[in-house]
Amino acid sequence: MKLFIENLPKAELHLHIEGSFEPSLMFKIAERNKIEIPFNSIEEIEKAYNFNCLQDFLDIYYQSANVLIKEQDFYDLTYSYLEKCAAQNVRHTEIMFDPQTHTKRGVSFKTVIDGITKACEAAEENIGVTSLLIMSYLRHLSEEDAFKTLKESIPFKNKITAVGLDSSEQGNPPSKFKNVFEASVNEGYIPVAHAGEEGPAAYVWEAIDILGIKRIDHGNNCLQDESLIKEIVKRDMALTICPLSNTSLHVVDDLKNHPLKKMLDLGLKATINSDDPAYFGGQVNRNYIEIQKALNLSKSDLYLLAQNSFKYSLLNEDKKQQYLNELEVYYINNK
Ligand SMILES: Nc1ncnc2[nH]cnc12
Ligand SMILES: [Zn+2]
Repeated sequence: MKLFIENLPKAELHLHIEGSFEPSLMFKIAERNKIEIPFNSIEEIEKAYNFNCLQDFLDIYYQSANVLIKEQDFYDLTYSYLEKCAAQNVRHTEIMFDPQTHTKRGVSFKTVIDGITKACEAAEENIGVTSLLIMSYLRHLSEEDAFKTLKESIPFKNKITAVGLDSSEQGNPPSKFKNVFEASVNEGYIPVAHAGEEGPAAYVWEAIDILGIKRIDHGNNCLQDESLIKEIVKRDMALTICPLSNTSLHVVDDLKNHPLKKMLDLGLKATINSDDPAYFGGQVNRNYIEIQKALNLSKSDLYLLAQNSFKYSLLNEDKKQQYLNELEVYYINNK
């Protein structure tokens, strides 16, 4: 099964580039930028990655991002993640980035986006991984701040496909960002949002009805509301599920109790993703491997999850079909 998963062509639809920042690269970049970090070794960092909830994790995640200053830093961060994609048969990835985490510290929007996009272009050319970008607004900040970010993004609009909403969910409902999402859609960005990770089903309703999102990041708590489940199935919207993130942040107590299989049985279009792989104990293949073991998923379940990853990507229909054909050939030859 492990080999089947490792060779399975797949897409990753929920990945924060700042969450792919491995401790070894963090030390390297901190040293070259002459920035002090509050850790002496990789082991010390890994010990600190013991979270009780989302906010615990976010506090460390934002602190680590402080060492990213130059375009080269964003390039190295992104290229290093894309190399891991190639090694895992992740053929396509949709990368979230948090501009406000960097612009708040005086790093320009241009520095961030240029570093990331140059890495994406080089990776497509050199190692054949396709990617697109999701600019995510930080929901613990104001809508006005998000508007500032939207404005800064306009000169780089052709490099960004979608807008997202992330950071501290509780107390920051999607409705807080109604106007900036409307303006973002008017600029041509596709709306997605984190909803129902720690927040209630009501936040998922708001994300789909008020923000008009096309895909739900996490969405676990939709299971609290039967009419919401029906609505998501009816609208044919995918959920980007992140198993190891869910156990690391205690959204789910044990992978054996993860609702992924239940979601598939209910007709929800689930996909498997890593969220913040450097912090949650595994890249996307580790997420597939661990959830397969915990829930005893069959090869046909895994095939469905990989199909969903391409089908509900933001790629154009031709490219989607090309990947789905490649996946089908793999499944027929390896089932
Ligand atoms: N799992 C997550 N939830 C909300 N915001 C995030 N930012 C990075 N990872 C996140
Ligand atoms: Zn996330």
